[in-house]
Amino acid sequence: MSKALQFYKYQGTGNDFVIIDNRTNNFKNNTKLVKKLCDPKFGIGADGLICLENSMNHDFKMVYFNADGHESSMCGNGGRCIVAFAKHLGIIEKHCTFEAVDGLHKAQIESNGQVQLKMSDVDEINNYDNNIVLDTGSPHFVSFIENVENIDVHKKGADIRYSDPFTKDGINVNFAHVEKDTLKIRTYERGVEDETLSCGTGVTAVAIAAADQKLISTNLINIKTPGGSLSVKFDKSTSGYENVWLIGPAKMVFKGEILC
Ligand SMILES: N[C@H](CCC[C@H](N)C(=O)O)C(=O)O
Repeated sequence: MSKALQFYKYQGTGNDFVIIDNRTNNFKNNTKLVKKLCDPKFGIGADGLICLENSMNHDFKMVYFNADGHESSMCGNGGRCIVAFAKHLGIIEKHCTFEAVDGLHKAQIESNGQVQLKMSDVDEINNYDNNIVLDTGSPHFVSFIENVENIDVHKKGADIRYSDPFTKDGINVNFAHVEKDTLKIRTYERGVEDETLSCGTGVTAVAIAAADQKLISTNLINIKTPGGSLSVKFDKSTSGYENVWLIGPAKMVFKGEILC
C-alpha cells in the first residue's frame, strides 16, 4: 500500500535537493527509495536528498544522501538550503547551529535571504600531478585550467573519479579558471556521477586551493558556477585555513506529496 510522502524542493545555485522534515523519524530511508526520489523520470528529480532531523543539543541535524541513494559526506549547498528550510519551519530565526556528518555548522540568514554557512577547517592540502586534493567536508580534486567553458566535464571528471587512487572512495572533480580575483568553476560530482550546476564544498575547495597556490590575493572570493554566484571567505591558520564561510542563495522551488 503506497503512502504519501510530503517533501520540499530546494535549490542553491542550481544544485537541487529533495528536503524532508523527518523530525518524527517517519521517513525510513533506503538506497532504492532515495535513488527513486532523486530520479527525474520515476521520482521528483534532484542531485541529492536531505533529511532534517531532531538533535539533542543543537537546532537540528542534517542527513545527506547523494542521488545514487547512498548517504554521503557534507553538502555545502544543501547545508545552506536546510538552513533556509529550518527558517521556513519556524525552527530558527536568523542564527543556528546544526549537526552534520562532518561535525557542527554555524549558519546565519542575511537580510537579503542569502545564507552564510560555516564550513569545516581545512588542515591538509595535497598536490597530485600539478592538481590539488583537499577535503572541505567532501573530498575534492581541483584542476586549474585555461578554458572551463569547453571542457567535457562528464568525461574528464569521470576519468579522474574512477582512476587510482580515487576509484575506491570516489572524489568530486573541479575544473577552475582564475580571472583576477574571480573564479569560474565547473564540477563533476561524486554520487551524482555527472556535472552539477554548482557544488558548495567544491566551490569552497577551489577558493582555498587558489589561495594556497597564491593564484588570488584576497580572502573573500567571488565564484561563478553555471548555476549562479557564490562567495567564500576564510582566514589562514597555522595549519591551514579556518573561519571558512560559504555564502549564497538558497531557495524553495516547490513542495508536494509523492506516493512511495
Ligand atoms: N556529492 C558530494 C556531496 C555533495 C556535495 C555538493 N552537493 C555540495 O554542495 O557540497 C560527495 O559525495 O562528496
